[in-house]
Parts: sequence; C-alpha cells; structure tokens
Amino acid sequence: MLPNLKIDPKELPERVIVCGDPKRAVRIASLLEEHALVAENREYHSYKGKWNGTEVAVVSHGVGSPGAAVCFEELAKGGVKTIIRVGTAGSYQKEIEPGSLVISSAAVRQDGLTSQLVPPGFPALANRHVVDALAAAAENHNTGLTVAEGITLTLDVFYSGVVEFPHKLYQKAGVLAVEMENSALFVISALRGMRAGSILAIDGYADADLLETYDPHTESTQKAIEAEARIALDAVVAVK
Ligand SMILES: O=P(O)(O)O[C@H]1O[C@H](CO)[C@@H](O)[C@H]1O
Ligand SMILES: O=c1cc[nH]c(=O)[nH]1
Repeated sequence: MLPNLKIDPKELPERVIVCGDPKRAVRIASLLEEHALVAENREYHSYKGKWNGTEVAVVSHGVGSPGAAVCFEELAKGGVKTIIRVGTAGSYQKEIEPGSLVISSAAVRQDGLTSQLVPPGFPALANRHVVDALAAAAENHNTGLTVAEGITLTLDVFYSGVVEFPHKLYQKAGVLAVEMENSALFVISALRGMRAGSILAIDGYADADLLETYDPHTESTQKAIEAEARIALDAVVAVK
C-alpha cells in the first residue's frame, strides 16, 4: 500500500493525470468511461477509468511542491510511467491572457524542494514526447483558445512577504507563466524514470505590475480548464 496515496500499486495504471485541486480531479475523472474513486487520503484523491479504451488514473496533489512531491514519488513507486499535470498558472506575458493555455517545456527551479534532491544546475525538463503529444492534442482540439509553449517558473510563494521576487527579470527572459509544482514533477520524473509534462490554464497575471487579476473562478478560466483536461487525456494515452 502506498502510504500517503493509500492506493495498492496494483490499482494504478501506467498513465496518470495529476492536478492540484481534488475537485478538479473528480471533474476530470467524470470525463472517463467506467470512472470510479480508488482512494482518498489528505489532499490526495485518486480516481480511475478509461479514455478511448486505455486505463488512466486522475490524482490530486494539493498546493505546493513538497506535498506534490510526496504524490509524484508514490506514483513512481506504484509503477507509473507517464504523468501529465493539468494545472492553473499566472501569466507573465501580456499576450497570454487569462483563459489561455500554456504547455510547459521546462520549469525554472524557484522552489525550495528540488535543491534538496539535486544540485542547482540540474535542469527541470518536461519529456519531449509528452510535450509533442500535448501540442498535437491541443491542435486537434481546435478550441480557439491561445495555446503557448515554453518555459514556466515554479515558485513556493503565492502571497508575497517583504522580500521582492524578481518577476520582471523572468518576464524579460521570456518565461511564460508561474505556478507551484512543475519543477518538482519534472525533476522527480527524471530521477525515477517517468515521462512528465504539464498543461496550464491561465487564471490571471502573476506580476503585480500586470494588475491583481487572479481569479480562478471566471468563466474563461473554467472553459480553459475543461479544454486542457480533454487535451491532456488525449495526450496521456497517445504518448508511445
Ligand atoms: O491549479 P493547481 O493545479 O493547484 O495549480 C496552481 O494553483 C495553486 C495555487 O492556487 C498551485 O497549486 C498552483 O500550482
Ligand atoms: O501559482 C499560481 C497559480 C495560479 N495563478 C497564479 O498567479 N499563481
């Protein structure tokens, strides 16, 4: 039994969708054929079903890299080979408006967790086959939403304190968006032999200069979440 997910590894398919919010997990799971709840413990709610005939699990990992890392490590121990994160993020770029989608090709490691796992120069890269599968699925879905692909940034801070984070610098460097778990997912997947990717629905602008626009509950963000869930399901079963 995996102690935090509370799942028997025999119950886990090799292909898994992860997301922060347990309510999003049930929403994604409800899109699957023959979907059923497998386990519930802490923030980790796990469902299973089929997408186009292939078994897929959907597991929530909560907010922040340390808790999410527990989930990713236990999925690896359970024999999972492919993970796609279906998340939300704040945009760094004006043209990537709320309601857009971002496919992350790599994550800047501004989290506290991964430096306790690997040295500072170790990259946090998405698997190229997963990135390609996400890009192809997004194109097929033809949602009309803006879809951007590139580097995202993983941070531990959601509400800032007295230390100023250099948002402007990363914005200038072309980073697309900010969220809180991709670097942990990419580093752990590299260490444990899993293929990982991430697609993010933009729910506001991350930089304070770009206005305080964070609102994950708007119709446009909810539409983007629905679209990214279907895109990720297509991609997770398509990866060879
Ligand atoms: O919507 P999820 O998947 O939780 O992702 C983003 O939203 C949370 C912050 O509200 C963080 O977990 C961040 O990474
Ligand atoms: O970490 C996050 C997630 C969503 N939106 C943000 O601005 N930041």
